Amino acid sequence: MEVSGLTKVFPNGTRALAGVDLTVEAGETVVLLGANGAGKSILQKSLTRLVEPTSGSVRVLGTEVTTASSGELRTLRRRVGIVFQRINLVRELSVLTNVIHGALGRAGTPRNWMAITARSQQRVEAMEALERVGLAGVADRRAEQLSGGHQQRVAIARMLMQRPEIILADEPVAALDPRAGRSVMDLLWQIAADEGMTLVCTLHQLQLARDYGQRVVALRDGTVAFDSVMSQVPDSWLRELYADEDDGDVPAFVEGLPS
Ligand SMILES: Nc1ncnc2c1ncn2[C@@H]1O[C@H](COP(=O)(O)OP(=O)(O)OP(=O)(O)O)[C@@H](O)[C@H]1O
Repeated sequence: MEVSGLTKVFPNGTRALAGVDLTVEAGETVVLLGANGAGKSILQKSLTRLVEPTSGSVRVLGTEVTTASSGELRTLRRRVGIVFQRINLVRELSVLTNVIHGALGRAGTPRNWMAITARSQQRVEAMEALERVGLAGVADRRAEQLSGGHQQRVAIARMLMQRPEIILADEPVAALDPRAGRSVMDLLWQIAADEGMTLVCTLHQLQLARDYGQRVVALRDGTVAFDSVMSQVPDSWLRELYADEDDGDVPAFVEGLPS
């Protein structure tokens, strides 16, 4: 991924990105840090043009995203798996059916969707994806019956059905308790390592960033504040990243920063 001079100004005048330059090599794992409103989500969304950049260029998997046609964008989006904080499974459907839905992007037109969900090959693939996330045993349960951590694992299995080459995770563990969060992080990192996938993951928990973030990219006010190996980032940089401009206080949600 190559991002160069990327800016995003919303019609109301908010400058969400103010000239971001960032290169992520294939197979690299990157943790994105930054306070609320720093531009992390908008940057991630710009990578597949879910947000229309104001200026600058974005190149992902060989596609010039900023000038891509709608067909090129569709193809690119199929190659990029996204994991959200909000786990949007279809609650009343089975775990297996939810996972099979991950293949719909490969089906083309909605007319082919029924065929996709009925095809036994997709069911086998979905069971394999569920095995991958350790949940083959609950394939027949309704999604709503699972815990939040397990629902996020199902969402990851669904994303795997896309056969992505890049994973973008936007605070994937923010809604989970610490143990479930860690196990989802382990899973994401393991999948990325096994498949040689590129992984860009937004986090607010600094301890997780320390444990998983070989490379961390920090955003402040829509620009890259630092891009470094986490073990070499001094606490003072982190405090500066999150501190309130007026009183210097670091908000309570920033866990893992010594006072
Ligand atoms: N549709 C929109 N219209 C106007 N401003 C927006 C819009 N979407 C986002 N913004 C603003 O853009 C800035 C960057 O938002 P973004 O969601 O990328 O922040 P973030 O770093 O992901 O924050 P958080 O940690 O809270 O998720 C914020 O000031 C936000 O209010």
